[in-house]
Formats: sequence, C-alpha cells, structure tokens
Amino acid sequence: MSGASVSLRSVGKSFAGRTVLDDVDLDIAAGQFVSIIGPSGAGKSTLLRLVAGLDAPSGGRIELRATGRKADVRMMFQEDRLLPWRSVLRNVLLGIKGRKQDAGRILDAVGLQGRESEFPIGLSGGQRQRVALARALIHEPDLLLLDEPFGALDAITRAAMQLLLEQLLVARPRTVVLVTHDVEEALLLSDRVLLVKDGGIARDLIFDQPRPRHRGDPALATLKEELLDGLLTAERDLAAVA
Ligand SMILES: Nc1ncnc2c1ncn2[C@@H]1O[C@H](COP(=O)(O)OP(=O)(O)OP(=O)(O)O)[C@@H](O)[C@H]1O
Repeated sequence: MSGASVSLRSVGKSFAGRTVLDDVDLDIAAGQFVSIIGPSGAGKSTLLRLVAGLDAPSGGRIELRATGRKADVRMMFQEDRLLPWRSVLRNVLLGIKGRKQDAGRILDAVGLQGRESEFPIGLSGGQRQRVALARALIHEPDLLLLDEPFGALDAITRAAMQLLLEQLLVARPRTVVLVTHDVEEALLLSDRVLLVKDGGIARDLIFDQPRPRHRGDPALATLKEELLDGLLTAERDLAAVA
C-alpha cells in the first residue's frame, strides 16, 4: 500500500502547563484515510501539527514510516497560504526546480487547466484551494495532513472539492489525516473517524462502506447521528465546565 504509516506512543502536549493531549496512542496504517473530529479546542490541530513535525510533543514518541525513503509530509490549511505575487504555476513550483510539465499535469488534474499564468487574486476560494492541493500533490507526499481545508468554502464548492480529493486518492492512494468539523465530510471520505476530546481519542470508528459514498446512504445517516451525538455531548460537557 502506498503512503506512510504513523504511530504515536504515549504522546502528550501541554501549553504553559495546560494539558491539551494526554497519553495518546494511535496507529495509522499506510494508505488509510483518517478523519479527526471533536469539539472546539479539543486539540485536533495540535495533534496534526505534532504529526507534521511542526511542533514537538511534551512527551511520548511519534514515528512515520514510508517504504524506501524518508516520509514526505505535506499539509494544507483552511487558508490557501498561496503567495500572491507568484502565478498559479509558480505557486505549485514553490521550492522546486524545473518540473513545469509535472505542475501543468497536476493543475489539469485539479481542474485548473489553462490557469497557470494567473495570480491567486483572480481566483475563487475553491480554485485557490485547488492550487494549494496541487502544490501539496506535486511532491507525491506519503502523508497528506489536511486541517479544515474546505472549511471556508460554500457547500457546493466544498462538495466538489471532496469529490476531487476522493478521485485523486483513488488514482494515487496515500495516507491522509483530515481535521474537520463536518461529520458528513468525515463519513464520505474516511476509512476511519476519530473523536478527540478530553485530551485523548474518545471514539475510534472504522468505516468500510464502499466508495463512492452518497450523502443519502442510510449507513452514513446512522453513523452521522451517533457521531453528532458524541460531539454534542462533548460540547455540552465543555459548556458545563466553562
Ligand atoms: N501555540 C499554542 N500556544 C498556547 N496554546 C495553544 C497553542 N496551540 C494550541 N493551543 C491551545 O490548545 C488547545 C487546543 O487547540 P487546537 O487548535 O489544537 O484545538 P482544535 O481542536 O483544533 O480546535 P478548533 O476546532 O477550534 O480549531 C486550545 O485551548 C488552544 O488555545
């Protein structure tokens, strides 16, 4: 299977003495698509940043393994983080020499054929996220970390981006960890959904429904309700503490 495997052993993270993650153990298999949901402030982005190596854990160990090379890890955020003074093509080729043809091919794959020489300011939010996705994918990452990448998009654009991501992963499987507030998005895309709360993983659901999945599918609806219930309870607990 393509992609990196990820393992966390007794991982903890505190900020100024306040524990956000406590003793987290997690194994993600190569090629698995894992979504992380949870109440606001539960530590979802923190967990992703630790896996990305953008931040160091306060305790424990994180290991990434890819076959034959050091795992290439790319991250995508809610904001596109494109450089406004660089064209679409030059954003994708950021830090890369040559490979203009590869970049053109990837821009075609994300639906931006013919837009190479335009600048981010002339693109819609969804188009800018397509560029951000292309910029990650040109590296053929073993692990793709997505922090609410479609969170700022309207419902239709969001659905189109979910479909695009799924198609790209069918064509070229890799390990993905997605942080999302959208339970339906998690269920449409993932092999596994983690509910993070109280400093740890409160639920770990394997979801092996065949793809492509459909929003109206009763199997999705049942799980969606269960997860929303878990989320609402977590939010209620938080409100009670506050
Ligand atoms: N660099 C930092 N310094 C201090 N505290 C931080 C830092 N990063 C995160 N935190 C705190 O850690 C907690 C978890 O934050 P995190 O962003 O991981 O939550 P989240 O689950 O992703 O939330 P949301 O769903 O609202 O984005 C929050 O209380 C936040 O204030």
